[in-house]
Amino acid sequence: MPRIDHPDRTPARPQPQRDSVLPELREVWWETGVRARAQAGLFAVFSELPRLVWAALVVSWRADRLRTSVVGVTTVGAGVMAAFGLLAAQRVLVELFAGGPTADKVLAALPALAALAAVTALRAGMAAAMGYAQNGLTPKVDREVERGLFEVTTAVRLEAFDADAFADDMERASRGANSTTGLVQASMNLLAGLAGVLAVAVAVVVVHPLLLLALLVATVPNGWASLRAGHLRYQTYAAGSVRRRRLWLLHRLMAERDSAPELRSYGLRGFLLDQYDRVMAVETGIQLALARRVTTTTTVGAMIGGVATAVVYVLLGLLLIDGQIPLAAAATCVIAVQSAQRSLAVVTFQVDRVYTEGQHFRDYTGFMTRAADYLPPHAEPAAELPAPGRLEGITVDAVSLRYPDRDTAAVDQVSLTIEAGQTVAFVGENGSGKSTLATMIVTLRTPTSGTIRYNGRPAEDWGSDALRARIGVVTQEYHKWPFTAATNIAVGDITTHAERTRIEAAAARAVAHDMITDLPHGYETLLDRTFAGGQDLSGGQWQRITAARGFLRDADVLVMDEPSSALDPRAEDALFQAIRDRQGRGITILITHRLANVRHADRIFVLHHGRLVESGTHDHLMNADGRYAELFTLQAAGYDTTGPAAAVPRQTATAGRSTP
Ligand SMILES: Nc1ncnc2c1ncn2[C@@H]1O[C@H](COP(=O)(O)OP(=O)(O)OP(=O)(O)O)[C@@H](O)[C@H]1O
Repeated sequence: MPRIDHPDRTPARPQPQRDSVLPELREVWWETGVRARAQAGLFAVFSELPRLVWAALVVSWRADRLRTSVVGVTTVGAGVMAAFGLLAAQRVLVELFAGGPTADKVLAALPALAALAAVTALRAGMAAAMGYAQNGLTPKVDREVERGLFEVTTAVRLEAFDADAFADDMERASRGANSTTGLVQASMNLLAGLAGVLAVAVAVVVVHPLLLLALLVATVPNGWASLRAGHLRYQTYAAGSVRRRRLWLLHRLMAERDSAPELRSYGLRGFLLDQYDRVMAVETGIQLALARRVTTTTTVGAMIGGVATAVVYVLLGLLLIDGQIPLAAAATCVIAVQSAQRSLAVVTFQVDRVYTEGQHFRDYTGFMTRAADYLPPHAEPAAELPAPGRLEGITVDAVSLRYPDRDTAAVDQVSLTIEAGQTVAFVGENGSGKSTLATMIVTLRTPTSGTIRYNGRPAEDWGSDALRARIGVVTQEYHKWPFTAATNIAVGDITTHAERTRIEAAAARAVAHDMITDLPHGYETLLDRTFAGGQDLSGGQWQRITAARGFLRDADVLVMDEPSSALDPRAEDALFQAIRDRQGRGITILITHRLANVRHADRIFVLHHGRLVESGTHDHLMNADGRYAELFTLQAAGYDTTGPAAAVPRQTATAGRSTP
């Protein structure tokens, strides 16, 4: 077994390979934690229960105090009624077994019978009230927990998503959020079951203390067997998380739209089905082994329980013959044993559920605690910070950013200034740090070191919402929102509830208007194929929609990261015309590999391995004959029709040169 230092904190390190049959089923960091908990033994189950039940009650209380109180009162009430019921039953038996004519015996038993009926009715009424309150609690608890999760996942800094462990953590947290209702219900049922067992115990002690011992002997073996079986099931579940993850992945690969074209064109069907068969072969073997162990455990429990019950009955018979206990007490004991066995079955089942659901719930609470580290630094409401006026200038001062688990900085000590009305371009080879620098400028990421100033002050000094409202972003990895075309553009400025004319104007600037009006329902066409009537768009059409998003907010600063990579030449030309129209009015930051489009930029910043190596206008940089000139000439050669000689690229690159 791998060594576990801090099960919940251990970062994503490859664990020693355990499963030689399926090398792809590698354990991830959190699975070691789950495994450790599962293997902690049956004692751990019990020691953890009170905390889990308490946590469930706290969540339930926060979600709905009234219903939680009703469940609490009825749980205790039902337990008390169960005890009274048994005592009333015993009274009835005492009267019936008394000496004298039968009619008199029945008459004497009538009050006890009436009490028994009343108690039974009350108990049923309480059970109904408890069920009703519990059902009403479910959606409230779901909402309380899920909303809390979404509040955190939508607020954490983007950096959180760079950490593998965080993404895994988040996935398990949403599974854990779904378990909360189960935990709350199981906890309440467990309390009800315990109240039932306790009631029986109290009742039999009142009748005859010796009966308590008989009760224990008859019920404990079965209870132990069910608990052990539940624990075995949880152990198997925990140990199987890698397989489940793999199956889930294979399910997505074989049944979802995204992978369908490549699956067919590369003929991956057999390959994936084979992977599925391999995982399932292991899974089936494990489930069969589990079934064997569970059956053995429950059978042994049932056998011991049966023998113990028989011993109890023999003992009762001997005590009766000996005159040690009255016949009514013996009969009550028989009823009590059966009642206790029923309650104990409930208890053991619910213990198993509380433990299993509780483990998932722990994932949720653990995530909520850890996620706090990723929340934005300002605890005070953003409203208290001043809103910046129109953004007239951005100063990037010795800014660096290093992604987690990377040896080198993606952006390394970059300093630059962007003035009001300027259109600037970030250019450089793949991975040179252009997008990373842009995400810091738009405040999506925080620099590891250095400062970015907006109108002379760092981002932390401005209200973050107000600052972001002045910045528009069209990212390279845009999202296809599963909404209508109009809403897909409106998300660019969702807080202002943009009216249709503004949406259409933005679409027109992004060369998207005609394309949208050609859709079956125009702007109201749903852009999601998974819903009836939904449509999908081509890559270039999606890119026009996302560019429109950027234009919708007439932002002081507009960042466009590769806005034209999928556009046809005509659309590209029109888009860059629209971008040029901003020149002199607002700041535009352009990231593109199509260098012909940055010729008009007021300033071009050339990045290489995260460093700013050149900057200047197109003419300056061409004259400097450095890296920009090399890239530009290389690209231009592709369009040169005068012959191969004209297209020979330069062999050397000049780095580190900067011109004014
Ligand atoms: N989320 C991330 N986690 C870890 N490393 C990242 C992440 N995003 C980018 N990187 C790394 O940071 C470096 C800079 O990436 P960036 O996306 O900023 O480059 P780019 O210049 O925009 O590239 P391209 O022209 O391909 O879009 C690359 O080495 C990349 O692998």
